[in-house]
Amino acid sequence: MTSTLTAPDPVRTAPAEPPPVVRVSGLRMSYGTQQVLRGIDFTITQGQIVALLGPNGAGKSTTIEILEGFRLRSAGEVSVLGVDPARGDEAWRARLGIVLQSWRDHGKWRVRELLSHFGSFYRPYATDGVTRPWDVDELLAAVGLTEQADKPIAALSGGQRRRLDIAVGIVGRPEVLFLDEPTVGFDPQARQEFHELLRTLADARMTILLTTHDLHEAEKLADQVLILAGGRIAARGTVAELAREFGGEAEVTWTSGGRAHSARTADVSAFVRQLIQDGAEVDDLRVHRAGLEEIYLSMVAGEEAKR
Ligand SMILES: Nc1ncnc2c1ncn2[C@@H]1O[C@H](COP(=O)(O)OP(=O)(O)OP(=O)(O)O)[C@@H](O)[C@H]1O
Repeated sequence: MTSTLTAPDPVRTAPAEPPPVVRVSGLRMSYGTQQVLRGIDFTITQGQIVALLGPNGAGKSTTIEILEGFRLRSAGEVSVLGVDPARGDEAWRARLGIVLQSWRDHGKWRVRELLSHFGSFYRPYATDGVTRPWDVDELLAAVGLTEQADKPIAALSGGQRRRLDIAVGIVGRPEVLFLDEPTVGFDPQARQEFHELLRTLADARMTILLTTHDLHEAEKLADQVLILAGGRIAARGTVAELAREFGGEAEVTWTSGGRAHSARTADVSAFVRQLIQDGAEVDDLRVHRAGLEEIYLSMVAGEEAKR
């Protein structure tokens, strides 16, 4: 009997890498004679949370505004969801979420009314795969504003207002969400809840780019950190990668036979393996690597010294 099975076509069956959601290549931006971005490159894949860090005036907001299509770049290639933001239409814009500053002008609107109102703009952009807008009650629950649903916006606390800003940003169920310094003014609990919300959204495949000055936030949240300094991406990677690349040697401390020891090493695993193999009775072993804050401060100081 001849088999009807044929060898799989390697081209058709190879799992396709999804294209990046954001792709930036050679991006330059000048305001008059001031060059703010001097050629930056990065990509963001679906479901990633990326934190853009950098000192005041580094060009973080400029970069985000170019990606949102609000600002025209001077040069370079940019694509968001496969579209050049300079040519994005309404259907493209409906797939983006943007978290702006508070809706202070709408103080008399009630929370539910405001979300229903903004949500209605997204109805024409629903697809078979994406229900738009987000159901208001579900959205209120997701951002923790169920109890405030019928309150006027003017009666919300600062933290509740910020959650509403986020709800407005995601009411259209965006595929990519941009947030410019989203947690300014949050208390620790609001910040913690906000981080959990962003994680939930990213787990549901939403792609998130945020700017922040809060290094702990970036360390906790970001799958990828981009440090913008001197008009360039001075460093990029996961926090662990940055620590390995720029953090220098790790310090290992331990106690053995009641005595404290410490050593510096570039390869912690090999060091600890050797220590155990040498028969040391090791207690209270700790490894300290430079955290993002130390790396960031030394990167930025280095970039500024070059200018
Ligand atoms: N519309 C504009 N016209 C002229 N210069 C501008 C304009 N917008 C921003 N700049 C300048 O470009 C530089 C980068 O600004 P941008 O707001 O992008 O930085 P940032 O990294 O977001 O800063 P911050 O952390 O202070 O928010 C700054 O020197 C700023 O003064």
